[in-house]
Amino acid sequence: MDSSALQLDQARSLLRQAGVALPAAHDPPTAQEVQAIIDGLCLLSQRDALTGLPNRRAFEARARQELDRASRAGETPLLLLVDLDHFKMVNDRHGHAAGDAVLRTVAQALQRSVRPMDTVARLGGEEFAVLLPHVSPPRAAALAERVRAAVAAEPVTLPDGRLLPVTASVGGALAPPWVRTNLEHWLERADRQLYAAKAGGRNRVSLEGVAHTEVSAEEKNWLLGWMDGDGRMIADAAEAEPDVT
Ligand SMILES: Nc1nc2c(ncn2[C@@H]2O[C@H](COP(=O)(O)OP(=O)(O)OP(=O)(O)O)[C@@H](O)[C@H]2O)c(=O)[nH]1
Repeated sequence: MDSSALQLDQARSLLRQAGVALPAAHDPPTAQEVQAIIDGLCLLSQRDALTGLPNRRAFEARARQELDRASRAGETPLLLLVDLDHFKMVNDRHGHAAGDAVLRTVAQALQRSVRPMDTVARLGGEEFAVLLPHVSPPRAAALAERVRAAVAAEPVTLPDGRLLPVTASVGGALAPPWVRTNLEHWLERADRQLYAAKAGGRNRVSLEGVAHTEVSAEEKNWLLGWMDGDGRMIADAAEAEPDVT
């Protein structure tokens, strides 16, 4: 068997193990099967194997798109970093399988705590991210608190049947259109808040303060590119204005 056939077999078995349905195998493979294998591998490369959530790679791609979209639409997305508290102790006391069960339960609790349009991802280890595309800044603290509370409300059933309470610390930062940011900077800002939540005692939320939650219509036009440098309208703002709440 040549090495490409071997790799194809490995890809088939990887995908089958991951529960991805494939058409019947042929030798040589049909174009339809090759396409299904490529699609399946793309899917797997974006998914965290333990929790089934989007992994860091998928999250970063989504978050970059979201920053771009939100700044053009004049919307404010919220990024939350969620890090389990004292997770090393769970592994040390109850074993790695228990730790894995905790990560799976937390992943589900996080997903249930937000809307389907929001993204929950596992960035690695015991750290998750939640991306909420369109948030009214005054509501951000309540949303972050809901995410924190969802983790704390769900004790994990260990493989031996015992219940284990779990908490998480949450750090968050908004990306309003009037604050220029890129993903690296946004993650750094949220991470600083996560650090503050840990330092403040854990099982709590820390959100970066937003200097201005309101912009004037003139500033908004500027930011969305409807005025030129001399203050002349480039397009009809009234027609083009998105529905910003
Ligand atoms: N079971 C399991 N453990 C993991 C996995 N990934 C990372 N870990 C463990 O997560 C633990 C993280 O420990 P620390 O970084 O010290 O964090 P912590 O104990 O949660 O402490 P604080 O964050 O300060 O509250 C380590 O013990 C890692 O081995 C995984 O996929 N499964």
